[in-house]
Amino acid sequence: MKIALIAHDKKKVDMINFTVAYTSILEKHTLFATGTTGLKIQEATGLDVERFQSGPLGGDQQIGAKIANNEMDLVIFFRDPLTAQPHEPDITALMRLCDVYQIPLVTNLGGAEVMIRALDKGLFEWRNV
Ligand SMILES: O=C(CO)COP(=O)(O)O
Repeated sequence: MKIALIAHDKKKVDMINFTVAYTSILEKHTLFATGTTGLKIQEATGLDVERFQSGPLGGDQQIGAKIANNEMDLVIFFRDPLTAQPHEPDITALMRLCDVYQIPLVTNLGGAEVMIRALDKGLFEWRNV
């Protein structure tokens, strides 16, 4: 599956801990990330991650384009709900495209814990239908 990993600055530690804990599952998939998130994941886990621009510089929109082209199966996006983001419209647009194209989206660690287990159990096979 093609998975996008994104984390706002105050959620990057969560993302690193998550990807370290689940490296053995994530390494079986094709990973994408916004710029800084991807770099930190690569440094912490050694996972192969295709990196886009940093979020404020268009990274969310690049991932949105992948969704619009049916080239993304899951978005794990650890959002910071307590800090205003300069690129809020891009974030909203990315989440909107997930809804337009029925792409599973989780926006916090609790959702990601469930989703990664579902992924490992093969519950994403419907995406191949
Ligand atoms: O801002 C982001 C998502 O909206 C994340 O961007 P970075 O991974 O480059 O920090």
